[in-house]
Amino acid sequence: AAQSAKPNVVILATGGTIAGAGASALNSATYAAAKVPVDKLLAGLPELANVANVKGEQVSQIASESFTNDNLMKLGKRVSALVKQADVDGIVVTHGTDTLEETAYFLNLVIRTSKPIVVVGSMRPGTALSADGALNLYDAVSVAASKDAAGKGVLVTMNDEIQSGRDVTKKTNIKTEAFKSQWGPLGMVVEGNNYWFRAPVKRHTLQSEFNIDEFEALAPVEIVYGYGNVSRTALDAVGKSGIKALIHGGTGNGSVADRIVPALQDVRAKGIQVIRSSRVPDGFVLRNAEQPDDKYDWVVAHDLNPQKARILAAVALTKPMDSKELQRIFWQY
Ligand SMILES: NC(=O)C[C@H](N)C(=O)O
Repeated sequence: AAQSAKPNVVILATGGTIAGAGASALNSATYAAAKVPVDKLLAGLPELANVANVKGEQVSQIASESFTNDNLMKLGKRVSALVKQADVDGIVVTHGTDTLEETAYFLNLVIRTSKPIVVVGSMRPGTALSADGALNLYDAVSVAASKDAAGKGVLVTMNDEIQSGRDVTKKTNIKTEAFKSQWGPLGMVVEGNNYWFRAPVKRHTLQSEFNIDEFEALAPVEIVYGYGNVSRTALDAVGKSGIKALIHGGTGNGSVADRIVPALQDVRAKGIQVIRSSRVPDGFVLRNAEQPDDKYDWVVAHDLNPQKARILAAVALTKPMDSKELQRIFWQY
């Protein structure tokens, strides 16, 4: 009876280092990701029963650098179906860290629920000394089981912190303090207790105009990078590939090299949306600063890095819209 009084949390496993295994305890960076099945992960962490009744489901078993739009759609459809069930109180997604921020933002945009959804990974495989996956997963389940987490959008628990899935990004590799947000964490988990300090203000989940139940495929979007001596070769190739939007990961304030400006104008002339982001990890891109966005009919990515801008454009452009409408969406989400 005591057990059934606990919240029910479903753990959807997708792979990554949190399901990784190395040859020895000293292999913290040399190992194979996506090896350990979810049942084995859960069996190794009996303490989860302290905070929730957990059930595991293997959705995929891949390293997250290989995630595709199809992987996102399959995962999102499953999350959407589960949150509609009365006997599910929260969802945890185990995921590789390399594209974790993209999946977390995607779910934040397309799942219409106030139930907690927490995406979690690890920097070291479970076989390594000082492995971080078990505690990160315990923290994730405790947040997914918590009423305080409801309505705060998709969350990420790494390194004792509760982060907004929209804001968080992988800022460093190797080290366990890999996930940061320029706007700060929302809270912390200590010994399974959640401590909250702030909440997101951008539109998400229940307040989102997007719903994964209403579309079957994401819009094709590619990213092209800015750097010294950049040529238009990559941009021209991508412009011919049938995309709906192009993200320009520009230098500085989203600046664009003089010889790239006409290439972006050619892309826009084909009806492809041009979205200016920046390769600088923090800060944000202002409209009509660096480039005359009104004149060129371009969009700015606000504070979204190129990979998050790709997710928002891929979701938004599942509906037909002009650049004004797309810009509104980039301000609001
Ligand atoms: N730490 C990790 O999870 C990295 C791994 N390459 C992945 O994203 O699947």
